[in-house]
Amino acid sequence: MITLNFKLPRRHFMLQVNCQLPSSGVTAIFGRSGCGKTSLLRAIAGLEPSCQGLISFQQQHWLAGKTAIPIHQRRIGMVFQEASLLAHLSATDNLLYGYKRTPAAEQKLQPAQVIEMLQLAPLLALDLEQLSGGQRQRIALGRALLTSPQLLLIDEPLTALDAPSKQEILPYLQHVARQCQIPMLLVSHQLDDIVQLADYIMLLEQGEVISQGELQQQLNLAQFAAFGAMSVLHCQVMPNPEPLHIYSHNYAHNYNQDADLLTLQLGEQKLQVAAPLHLQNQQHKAQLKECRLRVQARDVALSLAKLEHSSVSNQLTVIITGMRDAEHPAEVLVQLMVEQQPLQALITKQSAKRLKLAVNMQLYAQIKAVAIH
Ligand SMILES: Nc1ncnc2c1ncn2[C@@H]1O[C@H](COP(=O)(O)OP(=O)(O)OP(=O)(O)O)[C@@H](O)[C@H]1O
Repeated sequence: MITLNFKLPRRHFMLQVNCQLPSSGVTAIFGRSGCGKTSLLRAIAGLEPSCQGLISFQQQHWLAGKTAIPIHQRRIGMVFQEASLLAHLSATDNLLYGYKRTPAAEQKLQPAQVIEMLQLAPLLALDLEQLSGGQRQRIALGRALLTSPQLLLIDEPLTALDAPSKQEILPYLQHVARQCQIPMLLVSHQLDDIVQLADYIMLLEQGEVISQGELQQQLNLAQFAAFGAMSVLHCQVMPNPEPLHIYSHNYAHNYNQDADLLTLQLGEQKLQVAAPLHLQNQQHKAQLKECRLRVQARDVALSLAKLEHSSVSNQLTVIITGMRDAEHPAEVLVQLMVEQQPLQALITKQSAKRLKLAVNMQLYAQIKAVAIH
């Protein structure tokens, strides 16, 4: 557990945190600009001398009253918005900066492992000026990992980057989250980053924690209403089946779906979805064993019978577990269960009545579009 019970004065408010966070997996800290997210991470890192109270990590007191243990003894890895590589050092020296200063007994991760995991080898031959924003972030992430930290603090590593650079760093953060077993606190404004990476979400407003909990539960809160009702499905990635034969009226050909489609297993059922662009990198594709699908409730349609002549290829057998009022009075949010995972469909009340929908009914959900993570 990470126990936080401290106060930190800010210019317009007091950052006042009293909560416990899991000391495993990825916890996302979400909130409006200026609500205190960076200050929270800085306090945990020991960078805010005016912070008072208690900060403890798995029984170690990092801050107790005014007594604070020094930053290096907290063994924290940090990646902040702008990758702050040291300009007078080469890419390799930047990468190894923390590693060389970590006592041998604590060096759990070795350079070769990190270079392989983050695909850093081609970058280490370049001058710092030749590196893109995403590549600098990758080196900063590698540098943080090579201190073998007990906690990683990541402050919006993606917002400062343009879209292609984001694709460069995001899959690596996913590998780190899955492979390294280092707990991570991640500050982000981006819903997709959160859905991709987080297991747990903490919501901050004007310096106060207003809610915390598991990803799906938090996504149902009013603070996320602007993004629309959604569900997150956890799937296994399957090897692609034989090439698909596509027929049009005057030709037939094999479509090489390997590059473009992902086949996913959801319990006993299968889905096929368009592969995200970063999976054109074969190493990422090979490493991807599981993924998360963000499914907007408005992209789920329901039918009593399986649709035969439809462009929608993803039809899942589901069971209705409940109905909830939607924001619009003419609509209803149908709560479904698919292979023991919750899924929501947003349909009109008129359709619900016409189909005589009721709890425990089995039917088919057509998923029209998904965001993949
Ligand atoms: N050293 C400081 N002393 C006093 N107030 C500060 C200090 N640093 C930041 N602040 C103020 O504290 C508030 C919270 O800032 P912080 O950077 O923690 O927010 P944030 O949620 O991370 O914002 P953003 O999402 O825009 O990065 C802001 O009003 C900021 O001006």
